[in-house]
Amino acid sequence: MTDFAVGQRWLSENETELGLGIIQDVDYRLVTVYFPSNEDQRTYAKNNAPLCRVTFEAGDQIETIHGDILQVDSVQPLNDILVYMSKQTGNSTEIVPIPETQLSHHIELSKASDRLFSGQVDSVQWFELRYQAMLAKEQQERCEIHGLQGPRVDLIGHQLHIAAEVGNRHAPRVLLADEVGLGKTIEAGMIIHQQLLNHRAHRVLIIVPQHLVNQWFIEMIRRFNLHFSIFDQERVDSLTNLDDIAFEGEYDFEDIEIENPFLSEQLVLCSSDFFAQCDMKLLGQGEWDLLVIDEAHHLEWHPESPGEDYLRVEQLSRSIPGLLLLSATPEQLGQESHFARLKLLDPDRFHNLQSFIEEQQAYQPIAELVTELNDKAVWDDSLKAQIATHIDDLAISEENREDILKELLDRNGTGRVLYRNTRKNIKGFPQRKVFAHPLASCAEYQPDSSDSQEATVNQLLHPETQERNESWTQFDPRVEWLKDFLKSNLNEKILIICAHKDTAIALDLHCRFKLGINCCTFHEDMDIISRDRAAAHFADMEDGAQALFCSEIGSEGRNFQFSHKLVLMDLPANPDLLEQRIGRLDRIGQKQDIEIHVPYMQQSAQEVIFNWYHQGMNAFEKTNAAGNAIFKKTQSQLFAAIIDFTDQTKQQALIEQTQAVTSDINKALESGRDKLLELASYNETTANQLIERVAERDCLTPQKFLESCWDRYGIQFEDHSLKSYIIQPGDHMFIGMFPGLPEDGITATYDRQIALSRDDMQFLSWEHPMVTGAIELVLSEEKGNASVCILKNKAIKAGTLLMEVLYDIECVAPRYLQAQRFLPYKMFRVLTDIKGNNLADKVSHENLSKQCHKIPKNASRQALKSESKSFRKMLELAEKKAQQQADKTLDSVVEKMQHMQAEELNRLISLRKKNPNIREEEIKFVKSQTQILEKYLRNTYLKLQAIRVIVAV
Ligand SMILES: Nc1ncnc2c1ncn2[C@@H]1O[C@H](COP(=O)(O)OP(=O)(O)OP(=O)(O)O)[C@@H](O)[C@H]1O
Repeated sequence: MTDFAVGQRWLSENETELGLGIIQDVDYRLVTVYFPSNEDQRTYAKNNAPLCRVTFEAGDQIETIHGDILQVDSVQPLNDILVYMSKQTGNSTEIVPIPETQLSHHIELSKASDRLFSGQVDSVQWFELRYQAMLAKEQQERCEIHGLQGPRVDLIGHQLHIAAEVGNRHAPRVLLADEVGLGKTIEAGMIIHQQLLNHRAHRVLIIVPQHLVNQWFIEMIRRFNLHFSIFDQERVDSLTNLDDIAFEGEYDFEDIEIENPFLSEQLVLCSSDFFAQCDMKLLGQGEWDLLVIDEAHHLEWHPESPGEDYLRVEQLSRSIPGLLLLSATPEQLGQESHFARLKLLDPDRFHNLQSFIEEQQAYQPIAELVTELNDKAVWDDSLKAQIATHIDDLAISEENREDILKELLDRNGTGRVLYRNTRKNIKGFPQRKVFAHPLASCAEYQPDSSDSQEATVNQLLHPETQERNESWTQFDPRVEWLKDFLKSNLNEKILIICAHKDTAIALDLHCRFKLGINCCTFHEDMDIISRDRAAAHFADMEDGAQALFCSEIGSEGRNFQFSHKLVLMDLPANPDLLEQRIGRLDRIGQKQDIEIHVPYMQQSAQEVIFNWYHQGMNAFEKTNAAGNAIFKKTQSQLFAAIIDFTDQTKQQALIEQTQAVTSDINKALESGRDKLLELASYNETTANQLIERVAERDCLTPQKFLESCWDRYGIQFEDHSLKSYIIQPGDHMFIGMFPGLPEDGITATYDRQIALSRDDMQFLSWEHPMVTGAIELVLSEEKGNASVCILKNKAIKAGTLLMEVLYDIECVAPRYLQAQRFLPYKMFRVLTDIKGNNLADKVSHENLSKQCHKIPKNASRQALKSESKSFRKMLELAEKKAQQQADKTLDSVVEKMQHMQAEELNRLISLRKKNPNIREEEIKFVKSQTQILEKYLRNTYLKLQAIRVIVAV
């Protein structure tokens, strides 16, 4: 039994937050302790009081009740209490006696060594959990595919390739331009997810068209566990309006500074409408790390008149390190706007419109060179000489193949900033089939003569817009055709797109009320809730609408791949818009071939444009990367043929010319720009390797780790169905909240395929917030950082002492440096004997643990007390070993950092030869950043995380 004496300092094992207690009273059965920091008193039975004695030794630091910090020189007993003969820290030699009663009442015994030597030890299970948490953190942060496993998505090669290329970059600035429906949102989500998990970004702002806000919001939660907050003017007002804030007493409102409302959340999603009129100063001060803009083709730019939206994005993106632009049709507004968006991303590389245009035309030789480099295992001298004309800062040899290819694509193409995958490169997409429905022409439509050619063309293509009311539905032959079509496809979901909202509304009303068809509309004047409701009604497979009438706006970004029948009531003049329309159905997840039905009136403008698309460029059945360029080259003939729609000769000439232009442009793209893009955007071998690696990690589920956490923290879990579980807070949980676990629990699975088919289940991967949160929880607590056990192994002499010590290093540096990209979390394990031999490599943690057994607390304290000197020495020796390992790691980390910074510097220097706008300061900045990074990396300290004392018996 322990001897208590009045005046001694003891700590409550279960309530360490009470601070250091003083024994007040001891009788033959009870002991009373007063805890001054809480002014609280506790009485315990003497024989099993959950108390542990706190003593210090020579060399330890102590704090007095007056806040003085001293170092213990020697310890002298005075009756039953201890007096610490101590000196002031620093160079002082004066020794002062500090009786233990004078020690500070607040004590922090969270350090593993403090807890160990004061006998605050935990069970081996807690130590084990701590080890597993450290191991998991290290494995994740050091895993090359960190951030790619967690998203609840199918493993699709081209998406993984882009996400892996971009997601790990420091301040990525790219344009994601995959063809419609290939998963740009998913790619952006994966990049954001990686950036957040790797601590490259903390604050993200996403701007999307109003009608996509909810879709993005849901997609980010459902697929990435990312909870964005939707900001609109109302929200900003409520956060800044003084009327909404309750004040007590008198205030001078002039003096009150309201915090920037955008700083109230880390992840913010807003609409482009809100962005167009919000306070740019506040938004710009939002300290964002990453800005994402969906449907970025709307950012218009001309040398003399840049668009308002473009200017706003330009202003905002100057102060944000990362920028992701998304657009399936980046050239929809022409080459100038396309160039301007590239300039937003990388002004050093894209600085002059004219030279960009010239470069675009000269991509063919580069594309040929890159293909040759790729294909040839050994490069001959002439090939090397060719490479050298483009690259002068890398050794031209096959060993540097990857770097050389990257640099060539970056400096001569758009390799680093633009990614575009097309259906041509990706297998497994369904076929598209067009069905023409020529109808009798309609005498009722009488086009007015318009002022401009464009207005006339519009009138002719959409004659119903000339009518004052909906009477056109009575005579337009397309409406009669639609009635028959819907009636003969009663069990199908049919998406119907037309250019104007009034057309969509009139058709919907007609079909609903006159024909009794279950249908709904979707257009730009509906509020977001009504739009979502309409989309959901259409998606409902049981009682939902058979048809959805969409205006053009409905054809951006929305997912309707559950339908495979598309009706185009009219056709847009721009091929990119046509592709956007078809892309609603032709998306990942489409299981059937797609039918595109086009009703049009014969001998009308509608017939001309149908033939232009179909015969001229085959735009219905194949996606056409050159659509915009073809439009530009044939626009005047097209408009003339539309206006003179009865002139067959003009039409024939238009088709022939369009075919010739299409073939020329496609050939040029195939061998030039598109070839370069293809090479930069997708590599089947690396994509397949990525798929394999993620799939491998999927097999190593966090189940064992999570279950031991749940056991330790009192969380209940039970089977739900095959490979799925119900997880709930338990009745005896001893923490307020478990990360990622709401009060009413969750249903979850470790299986990706089950998670993909069951939206109601969470996908528990190593990157799920419950798992990452549990790892942080375990590491943030002191539990498990000190432990004692016995070792049973016949080969080891009884009485042998071992100590397993776990350290980690993490670099603490200003956020903008992102030093963690060079030094992710690392654990160091030392297993030392009394002589300081490190046995860690010979005896793994797992093997050792199998032979370790628990020991009663009293016995462990006894062992700690009797061998205290040996253990202190062993800890010192262990630290030396760990420090040697840490120094080695830091050397290689600094070397890697210098290499990467040098690459960045070389790139800038090489670009400066072409771009005089690159300033000397930019170059100096990279150099000074390298020095600052080195300083912080070198100043990274080893941290003691856990100690296990092992006594052989
Ligand atoms: N890896 C994936 N796993 C599961 N579903 C996916 C995956 N990639 C894409 N999808 C689904 O395919 C559809 C199209 O994806 P997404 O919306 O990201 O395409 P997009 O290229 O952004 O389309 P748009 O050009 O229309 O904006 C969505 O329904 C999305 O959920």
